[in-house]
Amino acid sequence: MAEKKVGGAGLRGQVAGKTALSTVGKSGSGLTYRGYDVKDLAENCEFEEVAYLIFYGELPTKAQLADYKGVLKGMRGLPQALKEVLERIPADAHPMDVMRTGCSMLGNLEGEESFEQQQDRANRLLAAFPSIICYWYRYSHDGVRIETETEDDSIGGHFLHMLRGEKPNALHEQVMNVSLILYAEHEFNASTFTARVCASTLSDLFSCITGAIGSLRGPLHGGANEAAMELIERFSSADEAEKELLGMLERKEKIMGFGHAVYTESDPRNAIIKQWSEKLAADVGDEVLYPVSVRCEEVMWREKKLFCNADFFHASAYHFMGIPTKLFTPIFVMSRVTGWAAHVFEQRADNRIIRPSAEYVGPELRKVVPIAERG
Ligand SMILES: CC(=O)SCCNC(=O)CCNC(=O)[C@H](O)C(C)(C)COP(=O)(O)OP(=O)(O)OC[C@H]1O[C@@H](n2cnc3c(N)ncnc32)[C@H](O)[C@@H]1OP(=O)(O)O
Ligand SMILES: O=C([O-])CC(=O)C(=O)O
Repeated sequence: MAEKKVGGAGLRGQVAGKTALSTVGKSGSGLTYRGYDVKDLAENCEFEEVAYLIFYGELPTKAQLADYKGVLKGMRGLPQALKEVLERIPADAHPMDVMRTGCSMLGNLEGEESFEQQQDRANRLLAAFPSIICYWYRYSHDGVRIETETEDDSIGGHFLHMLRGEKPNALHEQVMNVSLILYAEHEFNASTFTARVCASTLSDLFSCITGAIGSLRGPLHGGANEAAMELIERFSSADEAEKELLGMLERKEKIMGFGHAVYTESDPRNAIIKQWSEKLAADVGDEVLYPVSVRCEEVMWREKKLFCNADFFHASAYHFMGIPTKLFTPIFVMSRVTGWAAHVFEQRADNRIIRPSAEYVGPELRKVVPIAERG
C-alpha cells in the first residue's frame, strides 16, 4: 500500500507513540487487531471475542468467552441517578451529547479510584453504553422507561432489542456484530489520540472516554456515518446522485464518508460492510438507497480517486435495519470504547505526558501600553 504524504498540519504520518493494538495501512488487508486481519475477525468472530482480544491480547477460549459475556451481561443495568439525568435530556439533544453526559455521569457514580480498576471500568462502559443511549432514546421519544437488564446474548442484540422493544432477527444481530468489530479499533485516530492525551496526564478512564466521545462526534471523524446518510437520502435515483455529486465536487464541497487520513486506495472495512448493506437491501427490497450508494462510490473514484471509508456503507446498512440516523455515531462509541480504553491502558503502562510544541506565528515581543493610553 502506498504511503500517504507525511508531515505538515494535522501531525500527518508522524509517529506519536507505540501501540501493540492495531496496524492501519500496513499488513494483511490493511487493518489488523493484535495481529489478526479485521476481515478474518469479521468473518469468524463475535464482537465480544474481539473486545476480549483487544483488552486481553489473545482470542478467548469458549469458556473464557462465556465468562466474559456473563460479566458484561451483569453490567447492563443503570443506576437510578444516571436514569434521572438521562430523563432530563431533551429529545432534540444530539445523541453523542447524551453519550458524553452518560459517560461522565457514570464516572461520578462509579468512578475509577485507582488504575487497578481500569479493566472493570472499561467493561462497565462497554456493557452500559447501549443501555445509556437506548434508555434516553426510548424515554425521550416514546415516553417509556425501558428495562436495560436483558438476557440478550450479544451487545448488538441487546442494543437492537432495547431500541425496538423486541428481539432482532439473526441477520440484524449478525450485522451489528460485524459492524461493532469493524469499528472497534483504529490506531492513533483523532478520538483515540484524544483519549491518550488525557490518559497521559494520569487522568481517570471516564475523563479519557468522555473526551474521546467529543472528538468522535465531528463529521470529519465518526459523525461521517450520519452525514453520509443525510447525503444519500437526498437522492431518488443513482443518476440523480451522480449529477448532484458532480456539482458538489465542482463546488469543492466535502463528501462525507469518503477519503481517509491514512489509507490511500481503499478502507478495508468498506468491502465488508458494503456486502452486508447489499444483503440488507435485498432483505428490505430496496431499489434506491443501495444503488445510489454504489453510484456515489463509482463517481468519487472516477472523478477524484476518493474511496469509501468505513462510514459510507454503514449509513445504508444501519438505515435498512431501521436504526434512526441520529443513533449511528453512538453505535460507533459502543464499539470504539474497546480501542479507546485499551489505548488508555497502554499509555498508562509506558507514560510520558503528551505535550508537543507549536510553531509561533504571533506578534513579536512588545510592551503593555497602560489602558488609559490605548487608542
Ligand atoms: C471512521 C472515520 O473516522 S473515517 C473518516 C470519516 N470522515 C469523513 O468521511 C469526512 C470526509 N473526509 C475527509 O474530510 C478527509 O478525507 C479526512 C478527514 C478523512 C482525511 O483528511 P486528510 O488526511 O486531510 O485528507 P487528504 O490529505 O487525503 O486530502 C487530500 C485532498 O482531497 C480532498 N478530500 C479528501 N477527502 C475528501 C472528501 N471526502 N470529499 C471531497 N474532497 C476530499 C481534500 O480536501 C484535499 O484537497 P486539497 O488538497 O485540495 O486540500
Ligand atoms: O483512523 C482514522 O483517522 C479514522 C478512522 O478510520 C477510525 O477511527 O476508524
